[in-house]
Amino acid sequence: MDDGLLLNFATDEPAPTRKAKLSGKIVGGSWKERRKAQLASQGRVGSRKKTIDLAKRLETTPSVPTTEDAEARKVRALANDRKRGGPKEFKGPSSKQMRLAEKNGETIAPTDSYVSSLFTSNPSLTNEVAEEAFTELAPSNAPLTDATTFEGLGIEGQLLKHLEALRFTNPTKIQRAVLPRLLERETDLFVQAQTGSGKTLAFALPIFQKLMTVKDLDRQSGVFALILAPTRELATQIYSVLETLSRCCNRIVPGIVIGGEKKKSEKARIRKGVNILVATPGRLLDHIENTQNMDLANIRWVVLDEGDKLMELGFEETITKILTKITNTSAISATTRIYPTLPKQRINVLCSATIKDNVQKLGEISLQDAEMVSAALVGDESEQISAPGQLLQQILVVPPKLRLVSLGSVLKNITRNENQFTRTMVFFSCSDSVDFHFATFTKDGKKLLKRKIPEEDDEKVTEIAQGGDDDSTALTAPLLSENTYVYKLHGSLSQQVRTSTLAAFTKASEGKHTVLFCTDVAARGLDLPDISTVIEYDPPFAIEDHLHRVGRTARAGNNGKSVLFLLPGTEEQYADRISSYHPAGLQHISFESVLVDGFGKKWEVDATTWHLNVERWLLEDTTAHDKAVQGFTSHVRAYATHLGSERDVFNVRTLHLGHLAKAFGLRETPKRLGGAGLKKGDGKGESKKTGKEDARTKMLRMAKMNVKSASSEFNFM
Ligand SMILES: Nc1ncnc2c1ncn2[C@@H]1O[C@H](COP(=O)(O)OP(=O)(O)OP(=O)(O)O)[C@@H](O)[C@H]1O
Repeated sequence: MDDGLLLNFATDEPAPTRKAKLSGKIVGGSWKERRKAQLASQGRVGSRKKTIDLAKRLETTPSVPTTEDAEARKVRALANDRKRGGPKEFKGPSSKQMRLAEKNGETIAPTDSYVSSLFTSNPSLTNEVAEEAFTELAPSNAPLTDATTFEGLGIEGQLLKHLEALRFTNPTKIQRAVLPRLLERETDLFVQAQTGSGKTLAFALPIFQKLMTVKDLDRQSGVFALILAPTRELATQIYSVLETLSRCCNRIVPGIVIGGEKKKSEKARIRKGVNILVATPGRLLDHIENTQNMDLANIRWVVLDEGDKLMELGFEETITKILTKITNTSAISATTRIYPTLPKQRINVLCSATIKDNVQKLGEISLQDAEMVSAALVGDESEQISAPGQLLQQILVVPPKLRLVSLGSVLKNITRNENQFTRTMVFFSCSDSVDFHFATFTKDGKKLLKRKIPEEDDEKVTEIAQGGDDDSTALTAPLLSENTYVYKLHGSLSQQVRTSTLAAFTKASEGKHTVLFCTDVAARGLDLPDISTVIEYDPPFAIEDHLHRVGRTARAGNNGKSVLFLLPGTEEQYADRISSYHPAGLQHISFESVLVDGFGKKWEVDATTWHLNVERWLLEDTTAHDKAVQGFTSHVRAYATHLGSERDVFNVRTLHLGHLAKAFGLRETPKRLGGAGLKKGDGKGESKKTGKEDARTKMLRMAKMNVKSASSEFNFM
């Protein structure tokens, strides 16, 4: 593929004619390569350019082209381009060629002689869109400004005072709808509401309010409420809200079991006693089946948060088992006299952004005569859950080759201001892509200082080092600014690292810009403070995922902006798909204007230099090169997991792999695309089946296999 770089060899030696035989003995390389070079040197196969590349690699002593010849070649190429309707590019030596040359002690042309062709042969945009289609709307998830108060909704005493102290003065719409229903009517609820609208307090406040009425209740009284969440991060988030609430009544003890830490310490926590338990389903079932003292007889409330994700991750069977166990061991009727103020039957609450088939099924499993508390019920016009009204949603259509520089440009622009500091999240489709982009943006970055963060049970304080050289999950980003720290988060990191990274990102002090590179593991439920921008660098796998990702900003009435990167062509239609979910409309921005914002007046030159530096680094650093290959490969495989119903928009077959590879700093499409073929860290990625299958076919085969195995790695964890 000729999508790489313009190669300008400038030497004094005479140029060979097309059929000129290459002189010199061919040594080095495999027999196939020597044979190819020999045939090529006789003008029997391949192009003249290939001949020269091969000859150079294999220690021949060929004549090399002069500058004049290179110029003539350029003119010829341009003439051909005009015939074909676009400029043709020459590519420089491949990374493999560079490595082979290095191994053989050769020098291929100095890197400075490359001129990138980042801005040529790019596809044009198919949709002509108006730049401005956004109308600013009032915040839709903000606390109410009418006369509604928490007190009026049934919150009283210490809890009410505590809320005031925490500066929660007015409830949100969803809280106004949920609180009285849980406090007075004791009915099962299906709750559907916008991101950042305060659902956690909506279900947590009634539980606390009721438990606080039981005088003798303490941690030994048993578990009264169970909250299930699909991810450890979300469970931790809910737990921290419960912890904050429990400060006004410390005899009510929240606890958490989510795995990722020693089961022994979780068991010890359960043994000590917990009244409100937050858990991920798998780990909880494990404890139910294997931990003594797991007393579920008193459970009065079961909350299933992010129901659609619980089902998507395949927790149906696990949840069914948990609920069956709770029902079978329930002693509610026997303890009603002891706890007269608590519900006389179990109350179940299912929160979900959508009411898709699988959520309805979860509703059938978990709810009885449930009342629906939906967007419509809380005063919105349609039943469809939308993004917050105040969110500024931008659409950025970028040709594949320009994706990396465009991301760099958006981030440069965000992190430029030295007076106003920002917190940004960037979503990628898979862990490997997060790793590559983190490595790229933090190249030569400095480590964060060690910081103390409280452990989950808040009893110990542990010193967490922010990674070693290869394991760092937070570094400065010299490619952006010295004042910018980039963090990474994905499901392939250990739970301890995930927890400490999130804590560090959340608590990062004033005076620096922070950027979190993450997978969808951070899309749901996380209430990270003051996220000003969410960037969807890779498109979401479903519209709900999009709403959850962008919902990390514009929370509780605050402003926020999100940028969705799309490729020219079929992906551009995705803007139409999501437009009805954005009541304020979409703002289309051009990649040229983004590049001007990030790189300034000489944007083409500076963006090219910026990108060339990445490419050169990958040529020099085998580990980084492997990360790029791995990131690219996983990215394409993840792309193939887009829903069948969205195949017309996100079809892996329409991807221009070579151009996409360029956005991973690679000068050519990696040839060995199978996961098995690429041994991490060996720099070779040698496949046993070399040569037979072309790169594209193999990529598509791997992608197909990936779809079949329905791996969750690329979607979520
Ligand atoms: N009544 C309120 N007044 C002010 N802020 C509130 C109020 N209720 C909740 N919040 C704040 O709003 C933010 C979002 O709340 P929460 O995390 O519960 O949202 P959510 O609806 O669960 O969102 P998501 O669907 O994204 O998980 C939190 O920072 C929370 O402290």
